[in-house]
Amino acid sequence: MAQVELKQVRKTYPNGAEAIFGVDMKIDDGELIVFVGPSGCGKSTLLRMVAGLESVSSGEILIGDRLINDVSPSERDVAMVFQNYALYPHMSVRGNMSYGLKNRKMDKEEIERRIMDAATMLKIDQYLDRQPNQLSGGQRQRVAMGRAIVRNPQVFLFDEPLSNLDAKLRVQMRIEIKKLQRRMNVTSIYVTHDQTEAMTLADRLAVINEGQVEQMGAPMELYANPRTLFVASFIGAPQINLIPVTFDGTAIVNGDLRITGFSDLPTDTDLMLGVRPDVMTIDPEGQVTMNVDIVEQHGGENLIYGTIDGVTSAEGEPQEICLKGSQTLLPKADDKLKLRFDADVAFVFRTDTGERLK
Ligand SMILES: Nc1ncnc2c1ncn2[C@@H]1O[C@H](COP(=O)(O)OP(=O)(O)OP(=O)(O)O)[C@@H](O)[C@H]1O
Repeated sequence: MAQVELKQVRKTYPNGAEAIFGVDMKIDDGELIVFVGPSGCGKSTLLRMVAGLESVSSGEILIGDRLINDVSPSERDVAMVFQNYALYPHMSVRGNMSYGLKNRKMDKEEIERRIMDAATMLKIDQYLDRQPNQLSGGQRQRVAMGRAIVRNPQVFLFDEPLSNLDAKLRVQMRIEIKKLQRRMNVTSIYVTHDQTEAMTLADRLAVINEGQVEQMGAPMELYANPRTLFVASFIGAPQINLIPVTFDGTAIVNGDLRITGFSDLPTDTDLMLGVRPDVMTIDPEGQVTMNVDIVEQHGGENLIYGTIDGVTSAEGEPQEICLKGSQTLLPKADDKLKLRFDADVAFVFRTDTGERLK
């Protein structure tokens, strides 16, 4: 086990493309960190630099006390699980799991012991003599994890390992990865663009935006206390409602919407109000009227989608809004709901910089 540290890590690809701009990060021993961010933000590049599959342009990466910038991937004591499983198709499951260990000239009995331990843990012990093409996607992913586990590495690296699985299996495997990681207590970095996967798996999340860490923290900390508009809109499903507003000195306004209770906001710049779908209140005395379009019933809760009369979105259209309520909140299309927005549950961001002001 070991901690992983990144110090001012930068990456410029040979074609001149700059992908990572000075990342600093400390990952504790046994911690599961998830890199999350939109496509192209640099999360795979960062992971591949830790794995040794990409060179580091400048800065330092340490595993424990050891600087690994120039250490070959096989000497780093990390094991990576890929999205496409990367299994050897012509080898059995046992062959796939033992390959790396045999290369290290490990004792046969020790190899077999490790394979049986990992296979039992992953419930693939009955498939050890099958070829990968005789397995389902979920089983192949377990073999890929088994291959990583038998190496007994200091660090696990996961690159979108569940992307090729169907929705139900993804949830199941996500829970298993979390359990396994807890049980083995191996420092892990997990890359995904799926915010639900990120929220549910991570001890801490690193939200990455354009090659930089925008914010790092426990999932609920980022949800409740985002530092920027980017983090607020990336974390949380359904997405936070964002309404363009200005501050007139006493209230935040957009058409019929007028919320008091804010102070110290700038009056000379565009602002963005952020309200999570679960914190708006239906109230006959509410400030604005929502026209209901669609109600999605998710079982335990309902999501109500619609627009707000007299409030204009950034695109100049009626402002769209999503409201999360209990399963008993069941309006019909074209119903009208009065909504109340409270200052104490809303975020306010500068539109130009994305900085959170409230
Ligand atoms: N081999 C390469 N050569 C040049 N540019 C690259 C190379 N690989 C990635 N990039 C660029 O670096 C940036 C970061 O890419 P990266 O693959 O790390 O993003 P990502 O966040 O993992 O995206 P995704 O979720 O789509 O995989 C992108 O702009 C990408 O085009």
